[in-house]
Amino acid sequence: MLGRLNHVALAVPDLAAAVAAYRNTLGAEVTEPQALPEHGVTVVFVNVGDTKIELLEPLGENSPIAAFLGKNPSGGMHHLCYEVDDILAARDQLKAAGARVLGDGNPKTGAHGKPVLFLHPKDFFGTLIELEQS
Ligand SMILES: C[C@@H](C(=O)O)C(=O)SCCNC(=O)CCNC(=O)[C@H](O)C(C)(C)COP(=O)(O)OP(=O)(O)OC[C@H]1O[C@@H](n2cnc3c(N)ncnc32)[C@H](O)[C@@H]1OP(=O)(O)O
Ligand SMILES: [Co+2]
Repeated sequence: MLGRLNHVALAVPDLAAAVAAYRNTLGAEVTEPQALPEHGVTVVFVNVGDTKIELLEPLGENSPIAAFLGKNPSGGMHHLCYEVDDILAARDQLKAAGARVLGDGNPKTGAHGKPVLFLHPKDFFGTLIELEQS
């Protein structure tokens, strides 16, 4: 089911500071910030060759990363995103295996304009998993 690692996401308290650190201190290629109100985050991608780092800052009142940043005020690794060929088939297979699909179970359009879903971190050894249709 799992394809390549699309991105590793870091939740950060200050996106501008994180962009400066990646662009200037680490010398990475960084995209422009993209506000995604439906996801409650503003995102930037850092190009690191075979995969990407996604920097996430909370957006709006009910951001799903707010509680995480409350527990990790200086930021931290938030999720891994794997590509799948068929996200609905993957969802149904995972649900049948007992994994908890977050939200209403229907994919949303993610940062790359493709359908995404999230799986509960407690079902995967403390790691939140995002699936993105490739
Ligand atoms: C744009 C898109 C894209 O790339 O295309 C994105 O990535 S959007 C990225 C942002 N969107 C999302 O994350 C959507 C899916 N996420 C969610 O639905 C939520 O964040 C949950 C994962 C359900 C967590 O919700 P919330 O923080 O309100 O719950 P909570 O604080 O009660 O947490 C329940 C337990 O899970 C743990 N927990 C929470 N977030 C975690 C994370 N990221 N990694 C590992 N563990 C985590 C908490 O510490 C707690 O454990 P203890 O009970 O042991 O203390
Ligand atoms: Co993501």
